[in-house]
Amino acid sequence: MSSVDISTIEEAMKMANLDTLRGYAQNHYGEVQQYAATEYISQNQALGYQVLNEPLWNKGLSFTPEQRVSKNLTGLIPHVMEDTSKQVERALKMIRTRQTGIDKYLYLSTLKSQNTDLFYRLLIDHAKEMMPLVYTPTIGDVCLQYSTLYTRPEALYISIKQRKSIRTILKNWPHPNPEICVVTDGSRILGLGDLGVNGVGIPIGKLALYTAAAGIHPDRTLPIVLDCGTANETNLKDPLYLGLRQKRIPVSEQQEFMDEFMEAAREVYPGMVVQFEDFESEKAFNYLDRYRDSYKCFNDDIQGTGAVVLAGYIGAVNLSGVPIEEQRLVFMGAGSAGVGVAKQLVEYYTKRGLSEAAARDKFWLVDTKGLVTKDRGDKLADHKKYFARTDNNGHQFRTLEEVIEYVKPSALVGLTATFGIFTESIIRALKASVDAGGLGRRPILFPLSNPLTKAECTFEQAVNWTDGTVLFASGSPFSNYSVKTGDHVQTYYPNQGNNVYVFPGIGLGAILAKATRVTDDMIYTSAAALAGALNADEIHKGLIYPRIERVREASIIVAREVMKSARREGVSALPESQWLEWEEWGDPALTKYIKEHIYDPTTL
Ligand SMILES: NC(=O)C1=CN([C@@H]2O[C@H](COP(=O)(O)OP(=O)(O)OC[C@H]3O[C@@H](n4cnc5c(N)ncnc54)[C@H](O)[C@@H]3O)[C@@H](O)[C@H]2O)C=CC1
Ligand SMILES: CC(=O)C(=O)O
Ligand SMILES: [Mg+2]
Repeated sequence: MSSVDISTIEEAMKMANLDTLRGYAQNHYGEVQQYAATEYISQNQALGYQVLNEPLWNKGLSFTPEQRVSKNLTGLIPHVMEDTSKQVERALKMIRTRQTGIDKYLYLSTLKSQNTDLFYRLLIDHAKEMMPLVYTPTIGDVCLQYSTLYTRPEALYISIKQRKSIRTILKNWPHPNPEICVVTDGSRILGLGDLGVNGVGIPIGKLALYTAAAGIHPDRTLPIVLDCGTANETNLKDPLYLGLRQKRIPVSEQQEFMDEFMEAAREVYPGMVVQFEDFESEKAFNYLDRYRDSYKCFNDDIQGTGAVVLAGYIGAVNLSGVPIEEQRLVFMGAGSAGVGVAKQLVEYYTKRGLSEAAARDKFWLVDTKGLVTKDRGDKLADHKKYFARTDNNGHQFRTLEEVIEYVKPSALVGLTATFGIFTESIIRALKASVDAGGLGRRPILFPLSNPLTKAECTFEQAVNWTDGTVLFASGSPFSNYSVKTGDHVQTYYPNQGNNVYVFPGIGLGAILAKATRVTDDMIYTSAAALAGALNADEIHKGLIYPRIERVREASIIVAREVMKSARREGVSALPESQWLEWEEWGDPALTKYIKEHIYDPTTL
């Protein structure tokens, strides 16, 4: 019996002796059914406090009178019975009366550890308000103080000193068969630099979004931090720091550790997709190149960011009035995100018929030393070489002002982790270069660095310094901005250009397609799918991304298209008959399948 309807299991359980059934489940059921059967057995055997202390079983004040009796809960919770919305209302009241982002985060984190359904109901239904608390920008503050805020484990912590025990540690994770892992070594956390083990907040936050935005079951997510020491002196001096108290190990030594980790992860959890997150750029590029052909993995900062910015860029170009052929892009920042995004955009141009050389020619990348050129005289990092310019006639452009004056760009992208680097004169120069091309043209300005304290400019500045013409996206969320002239109020809407719009859908698509690899086409497809996911209201408002409240809808569209790409690419291990059925019935059938296979918090 390889495939059994859950309702059949439940029927069987009602009739059978539980011990007999446990053996039966282990011997006969497929992985998912076995998991469901184990859950069912546990839930039905657990009583009273055990139920309340297990976040996935705890239904807060929604337990029915019958459940309170059968699970020995009477008197352990207040007498009142409340539906989910009432409990959400209480949580919202608590969060809104907390003064700081960290206090709000801590409340949410406690809720997550006590009542999974309620936490995710809140996160999904109030995404605009809650996401900035569990993700950027608040998660940046949390990571900075993680060792002080620590109260309970939420991830796997694997240090270089435990490299002989990686398999044992992976097996110690309490939930069976994780489907998605987000792993960091903490070496470049958002734009905050090397935070060492404190960076674990990022995998935890990203995985909460995997559940909220793409419905991956919370028990199937695995956050991991690889502790390889840290270059962060503040952490090393902090008596409460939770990581190894040593300098970060050399890149070559970490390579061996990483090889061992990848090997062990595949052996212990063969079905798991691995998302690399916030590794400093040299390692980010190396690991992606090294593992992408033999493991199910992708790099969120290079590929996820590339895809999300491409999606926004497609929308922005349509609104800009500057024809695609005339677009010229300056990138401030040539790290993993800058180069990852520029490469994704090159692919877009080549798909539109440009030669690769002509496409690459549209990009001018700038780093701390100025325009990246072949003859700049310093040793360029490998990942920058592809974009090194040769059109500078021996002249080196040291400042962004000079580069803008020379290039006359239509778009300016910031991935530098440097607050305020897009000054008034820079933004006005961008606008002037766009205006020079003709009336009604609009500049594209994407200050994408995280968290907000690292944004290259604010939304208000971007609107004011472009006289309201800007097409804007930032990494962390800004509020709407309204300008009152006499009786007229003009409201401007910012966009959030953050990889959260694609990584949940890429991961979900790869999992559901049983993809053996994450291919370039799957990543490219995620961008195209996101670009097409705007609804009429969003288009009317001139947005270039769906509103964050619709991130779950968008992720399902992204996942569907990623699945189809996996099939086209020949990396889906799903049976052919399944694909033929979906091909016959089309997108609605595949969408239905996805919706049936994702976690939706129980609402009572
Ligand atoms: N919006 C989003 O979804 C994402 C945003 N990011 C953000 O992008 C930022 C950069 O990330 P990575 O590329 O991974 O970092 P990185 O450290 O690999 O690259 C930073 C780049 O900026 C350059 N840079 C730094 N300061 C500069 C300055 N003052 N002037 C000119 N260039 C300067 C560096 O030379 C380097 O090329 C971070 O703040 C990160 O949070 C990263 C991934 C996704
Ligand atoms: C969003 C993200 O992945 C970053 O800032 O690193
Ligand atoms: Mg990142």
